[in-house]
Amino acid sequence: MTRTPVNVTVTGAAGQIGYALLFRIASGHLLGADVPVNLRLLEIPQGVKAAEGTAMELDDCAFPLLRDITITDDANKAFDGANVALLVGARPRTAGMERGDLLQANGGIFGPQGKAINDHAADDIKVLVVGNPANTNALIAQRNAPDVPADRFTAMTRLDHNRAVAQLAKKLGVTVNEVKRMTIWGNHSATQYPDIFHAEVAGKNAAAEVNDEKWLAEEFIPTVAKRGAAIIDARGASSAASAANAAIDHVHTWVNGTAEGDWTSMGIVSDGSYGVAEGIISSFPVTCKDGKFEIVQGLEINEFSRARIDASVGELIEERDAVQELGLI
Ligand SMILES: NC(=O)C1=CN([C@@H]2O[C@H](COP(=O)(O)OP(=O)(O)OC[C@H]3O[C@@H](n4cnc5c(N)ncnc54)[C@H](O)[C@@H]3O)[C@@H](O)[C@H]2O)C=CC1
Ligand SMILES: O=C([O-])CC(=O)C(=O)O
Repeated sequence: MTRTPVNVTVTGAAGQIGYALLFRIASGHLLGADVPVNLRLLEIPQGVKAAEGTAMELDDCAFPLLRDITITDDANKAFDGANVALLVGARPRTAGMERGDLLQANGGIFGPQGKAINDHAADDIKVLVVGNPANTNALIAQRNAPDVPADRFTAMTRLDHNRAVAQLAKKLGVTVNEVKRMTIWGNHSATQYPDIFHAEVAGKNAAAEVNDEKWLAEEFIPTVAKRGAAIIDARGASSAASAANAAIDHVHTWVNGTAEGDWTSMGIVSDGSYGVAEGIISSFPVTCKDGKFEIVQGLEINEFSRARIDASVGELIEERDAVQELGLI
């Protein structure tokens, strides 16, 4: 194995998603079974000791691909030479807390981290923001990194995508690998729109196979969109293993590509496609190839979908305006 190790920075490394994520990165699930990694763990000072404990466990796994672990509370050091950055550390939503309340609490974290990425990351940096509100946190980071191409900043809607695939497969009594071309539009929030009108199940149109608009509007969409809150209610803590799994999927697909004939969902800087306001970070259907993504073009958007996409995009515009007023972008 002669490859140069890839530097992977993880913020919030001592948190619950961090604990579910780091072992999978170190064992090769993020980038591939032949890609060695250096881990750079960023925590707040109070989190450093717990991160050190996790690092001890990582050592104890004797992962052949794990070359080096750095633990720090200094963002400039954590992002120095970073090729992949997973921005997980944030203030998680707790029961009853609205997403809007999180903007102020998280805004101060993602500006300085964006600047540290701008000043210190490697030229090929790829950033995934997981910490909520993920789309707007990603926007804050991206706007604070003017020297980094905007398309290197993404927000995670892959968990929503995977949830939608699983719910649709259950409804139709098929396995998840028979579901293709699922799309999540908009914000990683309760307004997100999981769209099955272009999805395929065993090669057939999913919406036609379901043929039940009441189920779509009253069960499928709310179940997917409010799954995060349902998990918090049931577990007393937010999704961790499934969120870590989605982060792995997101980066793996970005780096290694989507399968022929399929696509995935990623929160990316809008170029105005599908009438989504330019510049906000919104989820789109994308294909990935050679480490780059492209929005799937030419999909017909029916009235049902249009109203829901517009509602979620409207929320993202409000969030953008709010962080603009706070001087965060
Ligand atoms: N986009 C998505 O689909 C999902 C997003 N999330 C979000 O992911 C985030 C993390 O969730 P958990 O790991 O469960 O939370 P957690 O509270 O267990 O861990 C967060 C960690 O981040 C650290 N942290 C806080 N500020 C930091 C900073 N400035 N720099 C570095 N580290 C910092 C904390 O010390 C803590 O260890 C939350 O915002 C949560 O809402 C969770 C599930 C899905
Ligand atoms: O709201 C949260 O903290 C958890 C979350 O994003 C999700 O599970 O989708």
